[in-house]
Amino acid sequence: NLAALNGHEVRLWMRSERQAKEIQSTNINSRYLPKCPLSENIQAHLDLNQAVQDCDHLFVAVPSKSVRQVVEVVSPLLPSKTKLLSLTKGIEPESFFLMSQVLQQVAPNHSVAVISGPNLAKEIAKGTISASVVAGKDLAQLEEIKQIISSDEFKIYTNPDILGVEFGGALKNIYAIISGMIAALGFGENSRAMVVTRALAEMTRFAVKLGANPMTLMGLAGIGDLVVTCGSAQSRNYQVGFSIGQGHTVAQAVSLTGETAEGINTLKVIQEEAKHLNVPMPLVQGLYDVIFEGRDAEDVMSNLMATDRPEDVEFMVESL
Ligand SMILES: NC(=O)C1=CN([C@@H]2O[C@H](COP(=O)(O)OP(=O)(O)OC[C@H]3O[C@@H](n4cnc5c(N)ncnc54)[C@H](OP(=O)(O)O)[C@@H]3O)[C@@H](O)[C@H]2O)C=CC1
Ligand SMILES: O=C(CO)COP(=O)(O)O
Repeated sequence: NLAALNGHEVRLWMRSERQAKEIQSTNINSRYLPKCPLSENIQAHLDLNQAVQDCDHLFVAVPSKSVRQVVEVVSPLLPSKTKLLSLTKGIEPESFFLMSQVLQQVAPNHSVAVISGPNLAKEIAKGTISASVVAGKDLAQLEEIKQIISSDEFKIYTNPDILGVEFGGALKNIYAIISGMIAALGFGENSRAMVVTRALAEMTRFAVKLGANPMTLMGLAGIGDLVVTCGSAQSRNYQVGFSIGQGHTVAQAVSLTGETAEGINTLKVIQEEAKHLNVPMPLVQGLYDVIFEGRDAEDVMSNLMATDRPEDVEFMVESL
């Protein structure tokens, strides 16, 4: 919608004929963005071939579990000029690939970039001032993305560290579940602030182990997205955590949101990889024990208090 509002021709490929017809006739996507009139420059398409004909930029915005299957179908249909942008925040379990790595593997002859940050979709659709960070090797692509979606209400920053941007976007969903869960259990604002701070420490520790720059997690894709997702009931991951804190099962909690909550899948992948790499992540382990080992939700916080490292910060910048 940001691109369409900037005058670009946007084609939205959808599976649901009802949704496509609704957008074509009313410019409303009531299933996902109720009461948010969309630009008339958006055409909803059921036919993928039509949707990607002569396409300059392909924005991939499906849940991480569907990215590979969707891009495998669309890749052979793409013109050679098409550049790919991933909006998806997740990690592929089988390969431990980030979304940019899945896209690059499936569409090796196309430029790939990623976008992430504090981006609650409904607020962006309502024109609330927001910002995102884009990362990628093709600097011309990053500049084009800025031109396509920037506006007075939406600012794009750039960062060369794709790993840091993608790990920030994927991992923050785990901690949003914890934040919602402890809110339901009556923990206070101090506890939430502690979880957000220690979450940043764990995310950075893990991302650096995989080659990211620690300073990237101090940006929009790290602390920025942590703050909004851990602090907002608009977050689906926060909602899932809140429902779990109220005593619902994970399956009940996910169905109550009715939308994608990437954090459950990401939790499984990260808990396993952190153990394999020997990266201490007490919040991840605590939430894993609650969700997959049936431990009490309060154990997340007691696990943090008992096992977290003593240092407040670990990536001290040498005195400048
Ligand atoms: N929503 C937000 O605020 C933000 C979301 N993201 C990320 O965007 C990604 C997508 O999540 P989001 O859009 O929020 O999820 P939603 O659950 O809101 O919507 C998922 C969309 O993906 C479509 N979809 C799912 N599987 C397939 C498939 N196999 N083939 C084609 N279409 C498919 C769904 O179509 P259908 O309706 O037919 O099921 C639906 O349109 C996630 O990684 C999320 O973290 C990033 C920033 C903000
Ligand atoms: O990624 C998002 C905000 O940046 C959306 O968060 P949820 O997926 O938790 O709703």
